[in-house]
Amino acid sequence: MVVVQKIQEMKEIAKKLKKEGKSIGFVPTMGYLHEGHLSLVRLSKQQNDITIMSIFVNPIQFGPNEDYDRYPRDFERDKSLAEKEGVDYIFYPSVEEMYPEDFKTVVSVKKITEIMCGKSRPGHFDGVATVVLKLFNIVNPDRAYFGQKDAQQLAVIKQMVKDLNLDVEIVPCPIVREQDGLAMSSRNVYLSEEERKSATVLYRALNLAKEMIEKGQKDVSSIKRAMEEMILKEKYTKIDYIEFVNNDTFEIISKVEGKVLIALAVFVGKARLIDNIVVEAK
Ligand SMILES: Nc1ncnc2c1ncn2[C@@H]1O[C@H](COP(=O)(O)OP(=O)(O)OP(=O)(O)O)[C@@H](O)[C@H]1O
Ligand SMILES: CC(C)(CO)[C@@H](O)C(=O)[O-]
Ligand code: BAL
Repeated sequence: MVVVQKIQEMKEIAKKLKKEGKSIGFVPTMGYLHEGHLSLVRLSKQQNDITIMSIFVNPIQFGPNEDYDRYPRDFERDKSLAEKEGVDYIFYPSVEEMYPEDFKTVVSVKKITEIMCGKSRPGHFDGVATVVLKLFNIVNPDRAYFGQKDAQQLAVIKQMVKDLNLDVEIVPCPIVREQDGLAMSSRNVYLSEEERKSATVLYRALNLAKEMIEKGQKDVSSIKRAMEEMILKEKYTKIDYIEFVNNDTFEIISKVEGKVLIALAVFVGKARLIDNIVVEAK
Protein backbone atom coordinates (compact mmCIF):
# COMPACT_ATOMS: atom_id res chain seq x y z
CA MET A 1 0.00 0.00 0.00
CA VAL A 2 1.27 3.42 -0.94
CA VAL A 3 0.53 6.67 0.94
CA VAL A 4 0.35 9.73 -1.31
CA GLN A 5 0.26 13.23 0.13
CA LYS A 6 0.64 15.41 -2.95
CA ILE A 7 -2.15 16.15 -5.43
CA GLN A 8 0.15 16.11 -8.47
CA GLU A 9 1.57 12.71 -7.55
CA MET A 10 -1.91 11.24 -6.95
CA LYS A 11 -3.09 12.58 -10.33
CA GLU A 12 -0.10 11.05 -12.12
CA ILE A 13 -0.63 7.67 -10.47
CA ALA A 14 -4.35 7.69 -11.39
CA LYS A 15 -3.53 8.68 -14.98
CA LYS A 16 -1.01 5.84 -15.27
CA LEU A 17 -3.45 3.29 -13.84
CA LYS A 18 -6.10 4.39 -16.33
CA LYS A 19 -3.61 4.15 -19.20
CA GLU A 20 -2.90 0.56 -18.14
CA GLY A 21 -6.65 -0.12 -18.45
CA LYS A 22 -7.19 -0.54 -14.69
CA SER A 23 -10.51 0.43 -13.11
CA ILE A 24 -10.33 2.64 -10.01
CA GLY A 25 -12.68 2.36 -7.02
CA PHE A 26 -12.59 5.32 -4.64
CA VAL A 27 -13.56 5.43 -0.95
CA PRO A 28 -13.54 8.99 0.43
CA THR A 29 -13.33 9.21 4.24
CA MET A 30 -12.36 11.46 7.10
CA GLY A 31 -10.43 8.61 8.72
CA TYR A 32 -10.67 7.06 12.18
CA LEU A 33 -11.76 3.95 10.33
CA HIS A 34 -14.38 1.46 11.48
CA GLU A 35 -16.28 -1.46 9.94
CA GLY A 36 -18.57 0.98 8.08
CA HIS A 37 -15.62 2.39 6.12
CA LEU A 38 -14.14 -1.08 5.63
CA SER A 39 -17.41 -2.37 4.13
CA LEU A 40 -17.04 0.32 1.44
CA VAL A 41 -13.48 -0.86 0.76
CA ARG A 42 -14.61 -4.49 0.45
CA LEU A 43 -17.22 -3.60 -2.15
CA SER A 44 -14.74 -1.45 -4.05
CA LYS A 45 -12.24 -4.32 -4.11
CA GLN A 46 -14.89 -6.66 -5.53
CA GLN A 47 -15.80 -4.25 -8.31
CA ASN A 48 -12.47 -2.63 -9.32
CA ASP A 49 -8.85 -3.46 -10.11
CA ILE A 50 -7.49 -0.77 -7.78
CA THR A 51 -8.92 0.79 -4.61
CA ILE A 52 -7.93 4.28 -3.51
CA MET A 53 -9.05 5.62 -0.13
CA SER A 54 -8.77 9.26 0.86
CA ILE A 55 -8.33 10.31 4.46
CA PHE A 56 -8.92 14.02 4.90
CA VAL A 57 -10.76 15.85 7.68
CA ASN A 58 -12.18 18.56 5.47
CA PRO A 59 -12.24 21.89 7.39
CA ILE A 60 -14.68 23.63 5.03
CA GLN A 61 -17.54 21.25 5.82
CA PHE A 62 -17.43 22.06 9.56
CA GLY A 63 -19.23 25.07 11.06
CA PRO A 64 -17.32 27.44 13.39
CA ASN A 65 -18.83 25.85 16.52
CA GLU A 66 -18.50 22.26 15.35
CA ASP A 67 -15.98 19.56 16.17
CA TYR A 68 -13.28 20.07 13.52
CA ASP A 69 -10.49 20.41 16.10
CA ARG A 70 -11.48 17.47 18.24
CA TYR A 71 -12.59 15.17 15.39
CA PRO A 72 -10.79 11.84 16.12
CA ARG A 73 -7.62 11.26 14.12
CA ASP A 74 -5.18 8.31 14.17
CA PHE A 75 -3.37 7.91 10.88
CA GLU A 76 -1.12 5.04 11.97
CA ARG A 77 -4.13 2.96 13.05
CA ASP A 78 -6.02 3.85 9.83
CA LYS A 79 -3.00 2.91 7.74
CA SER A 80 -2.76 -0.57 9.22
CA LEU A 81 -6.54 -1.19 8.95
CA ALA A 82 -6.56 -0.04 5.31
CA GLU A 83 -3.53 -2.15 4.46
CA LYS A 84 -5.09 -5.25 6.05
CA GLU A 85 -8.20 -4.69 3.95
CA GLY A 86 -6.15 -4.49 0.75
CA VAL A 87 -6.42 -0.76 -0.05
CA ASP A 88 -3.86 0.00 -2.79
CA TYR A 89 -3.36 3.74 -2.23
CA ILE A 90 -4.24 6.14 0.57
CA PHE A 91 -4.51 9.76 -0.50
CA TYR A 92 -3.68 11.75 2.64
CA PRO A 93 -3.22 15.41 1.78
CA SER A 94 -2.65 18.29 4.17
CA VAL A 95 -5.14 21.16 4.48
CA GLU A 96 -2.65 23.50 2.78
CA GLU A 97 -2.30 21.08 -0.13
CA MET A 98 -6.09 20.98 -0.67
CA TYR A 99 -6.80 24.63 0.10
CA PRO A 100 -3.92 26.92 -0.82
CA GLU A 101 -4.26 30.53 0.31
CA ASP A 102 -5.76 31.67 -2.99
CA PHE A 103 -8.52 28.99 -3.09
CA LYS A 104 -11.83 30.63 -4.12
CA THR A 105 -14.33 28.10 -5.51
CA VAL A 106 -17.49 26.68 -3.94
CA VAL A 107 -19.63 23.88 -5.37
CA SER A 108 -23.21 24.29 -4.15
CA VAL A 109 -26.05 21.84 -4.73
CA LYS A 110 -29.38 23.62 -4.17
CA LYS A 111 -32.78 22.63 -2.77
CA ILE A 112 -32.07 19.16 -1.29
CA THR A 113 -29.52 20.83 0.98
CA GLU A 114 -32.09 23.20 2.51
CA ILE A 115 -33.47 20.59 4.92
CA MET A 116 -32.17 18.14 7.54
CA CYS A 117 -28.37 18.30 8.02
CA GLY A 118 -28.14 21.15 5.49
CA LYS A 119 -30.46 23.26 7.63
CA SER A 120 -28.76 22.44 10.92
CA ARG A 121 -25.25 22.78 9.49
CA PRO A 122 -25.30 25.80 7.13
CA GLY A 123 -22.62 25.50 4.45
CA HIS A 124 -21.88 21.88 5.34
CA PHE A 125 -22.90 20.39 1.99
CA ASP A 126 -21.10 23.14 0.03
CA GLY A 127 -17.97 21.98 1.82
CA VAL A 128 -18.73 18.33 1.08
CA ALA A 129 -19.56 18.89 -2.61
CA THR A 130 -16.48 21.08 -3.11
CA VAL A 131 -14.04 18.61 -1.58
CA VAL A 132 -15.65 15.58 -3.26
CA LEU A 133 -15.45 17.21 -6.71
CA LYS A 134 -11.78 18.07 -6.04
CA LEU A 135 -11.12 14.48 -4.92
CA PHE A 136 -12.86 13.06 -8.01
CA ASN A 137 -10.70 15.28 -10.23
CA ILE A 138 -7.55 14.12 -8.45
CA VAL A 139 -8.33 10.38 -8.22
CA ASN A 140 -10.30 10.02 -11.48
CA PRO A 141 -12.36 7.06 -10.20
CA ASP A 142 -14.66 4.80 -12.22
CA ARG A 143 -16.75 4.16 -9.11
CA ALA A 144 -17.01 5.94 -5.76
CA TYR A 145 -18.46 4.40 -2.59
CA PHE A 146 -20.67 6.29 -0.13
CA GLY A 147 -22.52 5.02 2.95
CA GLN A 148 -26.30 5.25 3.21
CA LYS A 149 -25.75 6.39 6.80
CA ASP A 150 -25.10 9.85 5.34
CA ALA A 151 -28.22 9.60 3.15
CA GLN A 152 -28.45 13.31 2.39
CA GLN A 153 -24.75 13.47 1.50
CA LEU A 154 -25.29 10.55 -0.89
CA ALA A 155 -28.21 12.40 -2.52
CA VAL A 156 -26.11 15.59 -2.84
CA ILE A 157 -23.22 13.74 -4.47
CA LYS A 158 -25.55 11.90 -6.89
CA GLN A 159 -27.16 15.23 -7.86
CA MET A 160 -23.75 16.88 -8.39
CA VAL A 161 -22.56 13.97 -10.56
CA LYS A 162 -25.73 14.17 -12.66
CA ASP A 163 -25.77 17.97 -12.97
CA LEU A 164 -22.08 18.30 -13.80
CA ASN A 165 -21.95 15.22 -16.10
CA LEU A 166 -19.17 13.57 -14.11
CA ASP A 167 -17.93 10.20 -15.36
CA VAL A 168 -18.14 8.37 -12.07
CA GLU A 169 -20.63 5.80 -10.85
CA ILE A 170 -21.83 6.48 -7.31
CA VAL A 171 -22.28 3.22 -5.40
CA PRO A 172 -24.48 3.43 -2.27
CA CYS A 173 -23.50 1.08 0.58
CA PRO A 174 -25.77 -0.19 3.40
CA ILE A 175 -25.42 1.08 6.98
CA VAL A 176 -23.15 -1.08 9.17
CA ARG A 177 -24.38 -1.28 12.76
CA GLU A 178 -23.09 -2.37 16.16
CA GLN A 179 -24.80 -5.46 17.62
CA ASP A 180 -27.28 -3.31 19.53
CA GLY A 181 -28.25 -1.39 16.37
CA LEU A 182 -26.21 1.80 16.82
CA ALA A 183 -24.91 2.92 13.42
CA MET A 184 -21.12 2.85 13.37
CA SER A 185 -19.60 6.33 13.32
CA SER A 186 -16.22 7.82 14.14
CA ARG A 187 -18.12 10.18 16.43
CA ASN A 188 -19.27 7.30 18.66
CA VAL A 189 -15.95 7.66 20.51
CA TYR A 190 -17.30 10.90 22.01
CA LEU A 191 -19.87 8.88 24.00
CA SER A 192 -19.40 8.03 27.68
CA GLU A 193 -20.51 4.58 28.80
CA GLU A 194 -23.90 5.94 29.92
CA GLU A 195 -24.38 8.00 26.76
CA ARG A 196 -23.48 4.99 24.63
CA LYS A 197 -26.48 3.15 26.15
CA SER A 198 -28.83 6.08 25.40
CA ALA A 199 -27.51 6.27 21.82
CA THR A 200 -29.26 3.01 20.89
CA VAL A 201 -32.50 5.01 20.93
CA LEU A 202 -31.85 6.43 17.43
CA TYR A 203 -32.26 3.04 15.79
CA ARG A 204 -35.04 2.02 18.19
CA ALA A 205 -37.01 5.16 17.26
CA LEU A 206 -36.53 4.43 13.54
CA ASN A 207 -37.82 0.91 14.07
CA LEU A 208 -40.79 2.22 16.04
CA ALA A 209 -41.65 4.39 13.02
CA LYS A 210 -41.29 1.39 10.71
CA GLU A 211 -43.60 -0.71 12.90
CA MET A 212 -46.22 2.05 13.04
CA ILE A 213 -46.13 2.35 9.25
CA GLU A 214 -46.40 -1.42 8.84
CA LYS A 215 -49.49 -1.35 11.06
CA GLY A 216 -51.05 1.20 8.70
CA GLN A 217 -50.22 4.57 10.33
CA LYS A 218 -49.76 7.17 7.58
CA ASP A 219 -49.81 10.41 9.55
CA VAL A 220 -46.23 11.68 9.86
CA SER A 221 -46.99 13.98 12.83
CA SER A 222 -48.31 11.08 14.90
CA ILE A 223 -45.27 8.92 14.12
CA LYS A 224 -42.89 11.81 14.84
CA ARG A 225 -44.57 12.43 18.21
CA ALA A 226 -44.10 8.78 19.22
CA MET A 227 -40.45 8.89 18.14
CA GLU A 228 -39.82 12.14 20.04
CA GLU A 229 -41.35 10.70 23.17
CA MET A 230 -39.16 7.60 22.96
CA ILE A 231 -35.98 9.61 22.33
CA LEU A 232 -36.57 12.19 25.04
CA LYS A 233 -37.22 9.47 27.62
CA GLU A 234 -33.50 8.65 27.38
CA LYS A 235 -30.96 10.63 29.37
CA TYR A 236 -28.52 12.99 27.61
CA THR A 237 -30.60 13.27 24.39
CA LYS A 238 -31.56 16.41 22.47
CA ILE A 239 -33.31 16.13 19.11
CA ASP A 240 -31.83 18.14 16.25
CA TYR A 241 -34.34 16.94 13.65
CA ILE A 242 -36.61 14.07 12.67
CA GLU A 243 -37.63 14.26 9.02
CA PHE A 244 -39.74 12.17 6.66
CA VAL A 245 -38.92 12.67 2.98
CA ASN A 246 -39.71 10.98 -0.33
CA ASN A 247 -36.73 8.69 -0.86
CA ASP A 248 -36.27 9.72 -4.52
CA THR A 249 -37.01 13.46 -4.49
CA PHE A 250 -36.10 14.42 -0.91
CA GLU A 251 -39.38 16.39 -0.67
CA ILE A 252 -40.69 16.61 2.91
CA ILE A 253 -43.90 14.60 3.29
CA SER A 254 -46.73 14.76 5.82
CA LYS A 255 -48.43 11.53 4.73
CA VAL A 256 -46.58 8.24 4.32
CA GLU A 257 -46.69 7.05 0.71
CA GLY A 258 -44.34 4.93 -1.41
CA LYS A 259 -40.67 4.77 -0.43
CA VAL A 260 -40.00 7.02 2.53
CA LEU A 261 -36.65 7.98 4.04
CA ILE A 262 -36.94 8.59 7.77
CA ALA A 263 -33.85 10.45 8.93
CA LEU A 264 -32.84 11.90 12.26
CA ALA A 265 -30.05 13.72 14.02
CA VAL A 266 -29.85 13.55 17.80
CA PHE A 267 -27.32 14.99 20.21
CA VAL A 268 -26.33 12.42 22.81
CA GLY A 269 -24.22 14.41 25.23
CA LYS A 270 -21.86 16.35 22.98
CA ALA A 271 -21.99 13.87 20.10
CA ARG A 272 -24.33 14.70 17.22
CA LEU A 273 -25.37 11.35 15.75
CA ILE A 274 -27.34 10.67 12.58
CA ASP A 275 -29.22 7.61 11.35
CA ASN A 276 -31.97 6.72 8.92
CA ILE A 277 -34.13 3.95 7.54
CA VAL A 278 -36.01 3.52 4.27
CA VAL A 279 -39.56 2.20 4.63
CA GLU A 280 -41.89 1.25 1.82
CA ALA A 281 -45.56 1.85 2.65
CA LYS A 282 -48.07 -0.62 1.27
N1 LIG B 1 -21.93 2.81 9.74
C1 LIG B 1 -21.65 3.03 8.48
N2 LIG B 1 -22.09 2.18 7.54
C2 LIG B 1 -21.82 2.41 6.22
N3 LIG B 1 -21.11 3.45 5.77
C3 LIG B 1 -20.65 4.33 6.67
C4 LIG B 1 -20.88 4.16 8.06
N4 LIG B 1 -20.31 5.20 8.72
C5 LIG B 1 -19.72 5.96 7.78
N5 LIG B 1 -19.93 5.45 6.55
C6 LIG B 1 -19.52 6.03 5.28
O1 LIG B 1 -18.12 6.17 5.24
C7 LIG B 1 -17.81 7.32 4.46
C8 LIG B 1 -16.89 8.19 5.24
O2 LIG B 1 -17.58 8.70 6.36
P1 LIG B 1 -16.90 9.44 7.57
O3 LIG B 1 -15.43 9.33 7.47
O4 LIG B 1 -17.52 10.75 7.78
O5 LIG B 1 -17.30 8.43 8.74
P2 LIG B 1 -18.29 8.53 9.91
O6 LIG B 1 -17.95 7.45 10.83
O7 LIG B 1 -19.67 8.65 9.32
O8 LIG B 1 -17.91 9.83 10.61
P3 LIG B 1 -18.85 10.88 11.27
O9 LIG B 1 -18.63 10.66 12.69
O10 LIG B 1 -18.24 12.11 10.68
O11 LIG B 1 -20.26 10.68 10.83
C9 LIG B 1 -19.13 8.01 4.11
O12 LIG B 1 -19.53 7.62 2.81
C10 LIG B 1 -20.05 7.44 5.15
O13 LIG B 1 -21.41 7.43 4.74
C1 LIG C 1 -17.42 12.47 1.82
C2 LIG C 1 -16.47 13.08 2.83
C3 LIG C 1 -15.17 12.27 2.88
C4 LIG C 1 -16.11 14.48 2.34
O1 LIG C 1 -15.25 15.12 3.23
C5 LIG C 1 -17.11 13.16 4.23
O2 LIG C 1 -18.20 14.01 4.23
C6 LIG C 1 -17.44 11.83 4.81
O3 LIG C 1 -16.52 11.22 5.33
O4 LIG C 1 -18.61 11.39 4.75
N1 BAL D 1 -19.94 11.85 7.61
C1 BAL D 1 -20.21 13.23 7.24
C2 BAL D 1 -19.11 14.13 7.58
C3 BAL D 1 -19.43 15.14 8.60
O1 BAL D 1 -20.24 14.87 9.50
O2 BAL D 1 -18.89 16.25 8.53
